[in-house]
Amino acid sequence: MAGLTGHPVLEIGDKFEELQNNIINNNKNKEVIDKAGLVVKGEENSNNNNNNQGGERDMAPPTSNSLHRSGSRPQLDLSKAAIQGNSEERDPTILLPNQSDDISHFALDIGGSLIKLVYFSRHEGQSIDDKRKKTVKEISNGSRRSYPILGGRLHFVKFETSKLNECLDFISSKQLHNGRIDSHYWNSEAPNKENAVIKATGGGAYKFADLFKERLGVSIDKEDEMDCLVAGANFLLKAIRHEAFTHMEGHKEFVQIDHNDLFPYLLVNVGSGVSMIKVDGDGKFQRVSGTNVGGGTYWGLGRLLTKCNSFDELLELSQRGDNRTIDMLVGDIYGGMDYSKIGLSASTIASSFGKAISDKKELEDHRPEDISLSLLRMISYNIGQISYLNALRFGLKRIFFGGFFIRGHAYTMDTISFAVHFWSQGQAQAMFLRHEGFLGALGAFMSYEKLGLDDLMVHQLVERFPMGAPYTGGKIHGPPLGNLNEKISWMEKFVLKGTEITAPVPMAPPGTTGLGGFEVPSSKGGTLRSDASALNVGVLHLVPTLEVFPLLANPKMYEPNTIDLSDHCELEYWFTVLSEHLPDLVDKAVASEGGTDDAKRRGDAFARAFSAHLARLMEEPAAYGKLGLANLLELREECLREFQFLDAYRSIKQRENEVSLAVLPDLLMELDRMDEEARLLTLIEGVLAANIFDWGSRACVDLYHKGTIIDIYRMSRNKMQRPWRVDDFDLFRERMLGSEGKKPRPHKRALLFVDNSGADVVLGMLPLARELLRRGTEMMVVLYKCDNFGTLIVVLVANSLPALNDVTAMELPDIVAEAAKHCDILRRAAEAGGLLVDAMTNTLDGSKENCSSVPLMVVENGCGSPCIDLRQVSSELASAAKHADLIILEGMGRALHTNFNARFKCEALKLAMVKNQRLAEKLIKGEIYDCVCRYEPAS
Ligand SMILES: CC(C)(COP(=O)(O)O)[C@@H](O)C(=O)NCCC(=O)O
Ligand SMILES: [Mn+2]
Repeated sequence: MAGLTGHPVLEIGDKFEELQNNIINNNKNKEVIDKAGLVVKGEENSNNNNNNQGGERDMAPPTSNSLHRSGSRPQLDLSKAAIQGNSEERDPTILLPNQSDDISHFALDIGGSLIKLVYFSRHEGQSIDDKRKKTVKEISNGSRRSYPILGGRLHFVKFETSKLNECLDFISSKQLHNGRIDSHYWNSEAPNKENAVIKATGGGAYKFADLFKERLGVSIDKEDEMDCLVAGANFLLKAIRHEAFTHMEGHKEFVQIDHNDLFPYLLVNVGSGVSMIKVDGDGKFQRVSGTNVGGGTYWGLGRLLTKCNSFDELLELSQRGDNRTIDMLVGDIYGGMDYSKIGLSASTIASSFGKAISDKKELEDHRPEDISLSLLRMISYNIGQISYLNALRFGLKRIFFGGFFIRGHAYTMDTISFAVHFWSQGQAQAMFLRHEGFLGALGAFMSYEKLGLDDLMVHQLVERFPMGAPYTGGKIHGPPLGNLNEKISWMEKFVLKGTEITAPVPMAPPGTTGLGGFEVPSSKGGTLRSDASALNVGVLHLVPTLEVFPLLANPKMYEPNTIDLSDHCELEYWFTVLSEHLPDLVDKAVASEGGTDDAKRRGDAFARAFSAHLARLMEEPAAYGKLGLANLLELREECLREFQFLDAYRSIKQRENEVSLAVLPDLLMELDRMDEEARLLTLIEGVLAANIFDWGSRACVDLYHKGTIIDIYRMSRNKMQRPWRVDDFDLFRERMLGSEGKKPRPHKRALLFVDNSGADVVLGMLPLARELLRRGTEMMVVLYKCDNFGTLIVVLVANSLPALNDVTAMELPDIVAEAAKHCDILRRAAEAGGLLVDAMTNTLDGSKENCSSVPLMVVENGCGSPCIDLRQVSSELASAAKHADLIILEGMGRALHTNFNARFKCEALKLAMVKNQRLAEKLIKGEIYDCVCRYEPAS
């Protein structure tokens, strides 16, 4: 095709277009001969309108390309999950997925009103069995760590103590008490049922011991409550990144706890009564105070005064309350004025329930709502004040509040925070815990010896929020369901509940309470979420193989997300983008599974589940911990996997790979005709231009639906005129090629984080890798004679699991092998890197000699998302990174949404095309399709 841009490389566009059209227009498996005589297999597409969806729907689900679970992020087995009883009930009993794990372990905290259960299910790690095995070994010089087998999941479930039988049924149906116990992993008391011992704390551990023996045949090993509370709190504060948060005037903010600077602190556990514990270290603590005015007081007095039937009902009443009708405020005493001399505003409560004395009203004359709110504030404030006084007594700045009284309830937390802040004059801080109710149960769990939990690090835990596991909706417990089908029908029913669950959470508008004052709750929704006491916690995946990327300049300060979704406008925008993208994604997902009725139902269930998550997060962005765009994008992928869509873009990726591989030889030939300088520029342009092939961008998907690939490619290449919006190319070129005749020091090891399948990797990143290989090999030949130059390696880093159309580490070796058929540099490098174990069949010259070459390797990153959080990468990648001196991050997800602001110990090149107008404006003050080429020397 003439006149694409006049740039020679763009001639490949002709071939691209021709191949694409041929493939689209030809019948299934019809062979297409391209200009160069290469044979490309076409895919079926019965409709010729360039819309490939119809064709995909007809395809049978592929069997060979199943999900690669390399062990970095274990997946849930969702084969068993259920709704129990009548799903039309207000709070249906929802059953946890039953997973066929071979080891279970659990512990209980049996309190006066609630039973908290923590259980562990081990996930069978799957070994890496692919062409990269050899690569991995070589990179790590045979010194891979051998990890204790601890990978698995930690679940959090609660039951009402009055419904102990439900708890026993749950344990029995999940066979938790019969879990196979392997002394190699768990130094448990007894491997057989007769002598089985379970750890429990709380008064119920004594009260119900006989019942456990009778019903489950297990003995209860009673653990001290304070020991457990402290052990649980210490574990959470050390191991969970977004565990602690402040809550002031309706605003929640997560606090980064420095593990080395955690102690001492005051732990306030608010259950029926209140304990205040000074914690000085692991197992080092002292109960310094407490108060008998706690959760039991609120519930007991509240029940008497309002006739409420449950704690949650009482809490819900408070949402609609106005305490000014019953509390005596400073303004009531001072004729509406502040008492500013001592810092009290008119709206400060001078005396809780004070107005009840002077008014001639009887109990019936007061609204139960007002009574509930007044009571809640009185008790919360009192707890906050006594806690602060104790913190002052011992010189403690940090106070963590736990216990199920708090229940994530905004007013309770605001009141406690206000008291601490007010009395300490801002010197002390009240902090709350996401797993507030599970401290005791977790502590009991940790008392199993040699569990290894206390050694876990933040980066080894990944929190997931599957539907059907302890999600925020309703109560989740009971015997397991039979299969995924039942889970889907549960989802279909759950959606009815889901709309209730996602009803607005009333919160005080920020900044209205003033000094000492409390405004009336803005009770727009009128009701508390039906799951007010439910869990805002997910399943904790324990993944011992995850590591912090060793090249981060400052791991403690590292924040992966560029976009902070705590800004509501921003959240709303991305919420809309993701919602609008959903129908297209469901289409692709369903088509990828053959378009069967089963796939359609799963697609529907996926859409409902993901929408419910989005709606939940819209109301309370911090519900699942600190929320960034990367988390939303990952949640979508997790949700797809939950409904067993293992690779929604599988066939699209395959087709684009084939087309791109067919034109690769011509591209390489053109590149080889250029001088070094022109070639480097063309290569970087190539990466940027080909990054347009992104099925996650709405703008790009629209382009795909409207035009041919060549149209897109042409537009993309036309955008390549420099200067790019962020353009450090000259710096990079100087670093690579030197200046004024001076040859630069070659890089020893380059890590290339690749992004999309098809043109992006084949025509963009692979040629760039090839250039590094070529330069490395040339250097090797020169340096070998005179110097000990160290190792030169080029590593392609790709996703462990599919995400959109991103290429995975499993797919890359075949792509490289295919490319290597037409390129000696790639062939030798791939052979040297162990990528061509059996994939090579035909080489250009037929020779098989393994001449000296810089090796090309493939490493998985440990992620299944379009973005990358470098605090949690595979051990393989961490190991490969150790001697790297250049990293190249490619794509919007990896280089812009995340890591745009990240600094590295080595040189970094960030390359991406911005395929979203808003992001372009915000991040680089540019336009959609602008490009970023950011080069940063080592920090
Ligand atoms: C999901 C993505 C980050 C993938 O981009 P990539 O990393 O492949 O360059 C990107 O497509 C994206 O941000 N999409 C959502 C925004 C939109 O549709 O405009
Ligand atoms: Mn991508």
